[in-house]
Parts: sequence; structure tokens; C-alpha cells
Amino acid sequence: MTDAPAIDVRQIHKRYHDGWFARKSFLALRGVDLTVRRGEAFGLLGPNGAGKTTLIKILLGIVRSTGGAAFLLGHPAGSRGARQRVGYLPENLNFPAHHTALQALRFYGRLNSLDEAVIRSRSRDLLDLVGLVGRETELVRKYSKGMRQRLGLAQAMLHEPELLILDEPTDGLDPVGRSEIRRIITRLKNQGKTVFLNSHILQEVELVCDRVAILATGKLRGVGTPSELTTQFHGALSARLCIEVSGAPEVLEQIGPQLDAELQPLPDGRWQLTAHADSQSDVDRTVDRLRSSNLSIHKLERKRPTLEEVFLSAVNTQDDALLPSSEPAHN
Ligand SMILES: Nc1ncnc2c1ncn2[C@@H]1O[C@H](COP(=O)(O)OP(=O)(O)OP(=O)(O)O)[C@@H](O)[C@H]1O
Repeated sequence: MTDAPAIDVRQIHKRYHDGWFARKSFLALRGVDLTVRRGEAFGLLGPNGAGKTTLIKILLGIVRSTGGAAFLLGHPAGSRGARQRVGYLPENLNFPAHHTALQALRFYGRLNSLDEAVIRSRSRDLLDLVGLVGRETELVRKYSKGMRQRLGLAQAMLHEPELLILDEPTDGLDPVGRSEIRRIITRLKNQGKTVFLNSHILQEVELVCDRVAILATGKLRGVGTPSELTTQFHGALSARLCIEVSGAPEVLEQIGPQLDAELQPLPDGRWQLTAHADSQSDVDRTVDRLRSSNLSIHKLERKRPTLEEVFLSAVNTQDDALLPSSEPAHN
């Protein structure tokens, strides 16, 4: 069991039933397979309605899947063994209004059946980890959103879980608040914890996660490091060469189509030329062509697609949603 992955999801399906006599149904997850290794920070990405919350609820045992199996650290999702080993920060955690940070932690500690002395000593350490020392006796309702999220992280860590599931931990935070949460997540990862993060903020995920999964319409579109995903969707989006040039406009207008490049005028009279450049020889050829046409090069940059571009490409790949699903019989 010690070798079991932090999260192991096999062919998970979820069908919701709705309406009169549950006659309407909707397949929110359609055969998701996912493995999260121990000790990694893993990001779950997907557009609204992709099924991210449904997947998280299945992992936590809040919602039952209608097919497949999920395990946390070798324990069936939702079992006592799994629940004891996972810490959860929900999207909008509301603390009781009359609690101070210390009282809130005591409240959650008791819910987890922790001993009073253990709660006291862990609360001190955790308030230190999340940067709330000195503010622990203030009412939580007077906290900023960032402080509440940091206290939420401390709450999730109180029973010393090996795996943390964080649902939109930086939603609604300013850049300072977001960087504080990132700092804490990195510290937790350095302590050997596994962090599973659901976030809409792609930059965030790119900065903090080792690997990401992209989910859309209930199906996984890709899993890997941001650079592996870039390669996976390379066919749709290759590396680009962005060059700031100046010179005779008529020469530029001729050269643009020859290089299959886009030209955009810049405010200072220069031009931004954007062309595909998958290899160094593509770069050399473009530069030689510009220089031999007496064009001056002011700035040159080779850009890989951003995670946002990869995400959009992954989400827009042909969906087989209209094909019959191979959903297994309900369990
Ligand atoms: N209890 C429910 N009954 C019926 N349909 C549901 C239920 N919960 C979710 N759904 C549907 O399942 C799909 C996936 O929802 P889910 O909340 O998992 O998506 P999400 O990726 O978390 O979206 P968001 O980013 O907007 O929170 C959506 O189409 C949603 O309307």
C-alpha cells in the first residue's frame, strides 16, 4: 500500500439523474483514467462544466461514481482509510463568524477527533506555516480573503494528511495573496505532501504544478508536464519566432508572405513579424532572409505556446461527445 499512487482513478464515470422520476440524465464524467504520484503538485484544469468538481467530490467520497474505481493512497475513495489521509480545502470555506483563527482550528480539530493538546501544538506550527502568527486571536470574519484562504489551508493540514486536495485555492485573491498561497503549496510539496489543485488560473498552475491534467466535457484531453502537453498538442500549435524589424515597408510586405509570416505594425514605426520556427535552421533561414533584404532586427524571441494556448487547443480538440459512451453498468 505504501507504493500505491497518491490518486489512482480508473475508468470513472458519473451520470447525474434529474427531473421528474430522475428521467433526465447527464453524463458528467466519461471514463476518466488518472494517476497522481506521491509528492507531486498536480493541477486539474478544465473549462466550466468540465466535471472537475464532480471528480473531486468522487475522490472525497461526497458523490458516488456510477462506474469505475478511485483510490487515494491505496484506499478506496470515500473509505475511512482514505478520509484520514486526505486534507481538503473547499472552494468557499466559511468559518463560524464568532471564531478566532485558534478557535476555528480547535473546532476543525475536534471534528477530526484530535486530542486538545495535539490541536494546540499543531495549530501553532500551522499558523506559522501559513503566516498568521500574531493574528490568531482576531475574529476570522475580520480577516481578508487571502488570510481566510491561508487559515483554510491550515485547517486542511490539521490532521497531518499525506494528500491535499485544494479547490480553487487562489480564487478571488490579489497577486500578493496568490503568491502567498503558492509559497505555502511549495513548502508543503517540499515537506513531501502531494498536492492536487483545481484551478481556473492557468498561470498559477504552471507556476506551482509538476504535472497537469486537462479535462473537458467529462473526458481527459491530456496529462503531463506543461512542456509534455505542449508537445502533445504541437501539431495544432508549434513554436513561434517573434521578431521586431524595421526597414522599407514594401520590402516587408513582400517578405511576409514568402516567410508565411504575420506582420503587425508597432507604434514606433517598427514591425512585429511572427513566423513558425520549429528548429534552429528555421530561425537561421528567417534571419538570413531578413538581413539579406536590408531589414534591421531589433529584437528576436522564440516562443513556445503558453499553457493557456495549449489548454485552448486541448479543449477544442474534436470531441466524440456525440458518439455512444462505453459507460459500464451502474454499480
Ligand atoms: N447534482 C447534479 N445534478 C445534475 N447535474 C449536475 C450535478 N452536479 C453537476 N452537474 C453537471 O455536471 C457537469 C459537470 O459539473 P462540475 O460542477 O463537475 O463541473 P466543473 O468542471 O467543476 O465546473 P466549474 O468550473 O464551473 O465549477 C455540469 O454540466 C453540471 O451542470
